[in-house]
Amino acid sequence: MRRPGPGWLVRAAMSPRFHAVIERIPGLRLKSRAEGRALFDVVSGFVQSQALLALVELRVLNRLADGPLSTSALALGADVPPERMAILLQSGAALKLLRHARGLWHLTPRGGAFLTVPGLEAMVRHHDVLYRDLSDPVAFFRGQTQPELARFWPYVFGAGGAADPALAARYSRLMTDSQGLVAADTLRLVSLGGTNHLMDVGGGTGAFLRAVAAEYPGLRLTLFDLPAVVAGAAPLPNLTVHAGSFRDDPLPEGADMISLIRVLYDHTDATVAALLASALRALPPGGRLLISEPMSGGAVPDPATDVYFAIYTLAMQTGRTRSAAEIAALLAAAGFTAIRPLPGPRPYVTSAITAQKPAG
Ligand SMILES: CC(C)=CCC/C(C)=C/CC/C(C)=C/C=C/C(C)=C/C=C/C=C(C)/C=C/C=C(C)/C=C/C=C(C)/C=C/CC(C)(C)O
Ligand SMILES: C[S@@+](CC[C@H](N)C(=O)[O-])C[C@H]1O[C@@H](n2cnc3c(N)ncnc32)[C@H](O)[C@@H]1O
Repeated sequence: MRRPGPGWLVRAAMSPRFHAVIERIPGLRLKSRAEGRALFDVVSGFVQSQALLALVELRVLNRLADGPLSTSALALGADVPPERMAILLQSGAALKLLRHARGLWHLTPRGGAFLTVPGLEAMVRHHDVLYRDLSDPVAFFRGQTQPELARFWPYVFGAGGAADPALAARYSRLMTDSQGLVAADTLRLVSLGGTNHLMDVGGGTGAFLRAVAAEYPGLRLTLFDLPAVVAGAAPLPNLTVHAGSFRDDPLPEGADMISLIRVLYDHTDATVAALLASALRALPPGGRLLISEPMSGGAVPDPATDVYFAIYTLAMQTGRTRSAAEIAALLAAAGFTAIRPLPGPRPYVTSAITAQKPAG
């Protein structure tokens, strides 16, 4: 059978003559320029990210948070030749993180927001690992590399992989710092009203439960995570801490709601299916499950989640950024009902799904 060719608009976009014609039509010229700009951002995105990493590592944004500085002062403090620092600062201005006025560099609102979003600076700093993993993207996608990122998250190799308290503390800090926005968006999407006892499985050192406790005082809370991780959990009123592995141990019973925040996308379908079955067993009839994590856009690909998180979780080796429909299918297969996808206001922060154990 003959393959159908591309549609007419794609064929036109592939014709240099069409490009020339569009350039001569004012309304369409704007469209073509916007498309060119968007294409250039895709081509050059990796340089933007590396310029940001240099600004972070050289503490340029942090130093400007205390007030404006000259190029030479910033160059001296960062041990970078002034003429090279001028180029980095100009790129930071183009990214709208800084601005130049009256001979001095100032932080912009975007630069200030960058420093203020909890965990964002630490996230950018750990991107050096992912960047190295993607240095040969062809070999990476062929599965011919051993990505370093998997070693940053040692639990992907099983609970025993995360027995080292120092390694667990390093990844738990990154997760705790970046939990603020995730908890805020999750609790905006899902009401815990009517819940008596929430168990957060894979809850790290309890950052999500602390956010829950602030909004729902009096709620009973259980934190379940690996022993090396919960060792770093701070005490909280009404909190029971349970050390264990959801891959090897049954989940404790007693909670009428279980949450899995940024947990499923670390694991294979087989591990997720077993975890959901275990959650179903631990819940009472009518008990609720809450899943919250960045999700693939599925039929409507999302530039944040289907590029960044999908490739990030692939580099972890066992992970997969699933769409809400894929998670819903795993939930239905495990026996959950009343499955409700709740698209997040910031898909790059999180989206949620709730489900219920059948009441009968
Ligand atoms: C005119 C007016 C009134 C306003 C104009 C706008 C203005 C002046 C704004 C400035 C002030 C302001 C309020 C800004 C707010 C900005 C915010 C809230 C920005 C938030 C940005 C969040 C970002 C970029 C989040 C990034 C998250 C990342 C990179 C997460 C990575 C997570 C990973 C790698 C997780 C890994 C977990 C694993 C291993 C996969 O399980
Ligand atoms: C990406 S972190 C998310 C932490 C937290 N829920 C958050 O959003 O900040 C995944 C968590 O799952 C935990 N985890 C991984 N494998 C586990 C297992 N087999 N049993 C229990 N917890 C596990 C990790 O220790 C880690 O705390």
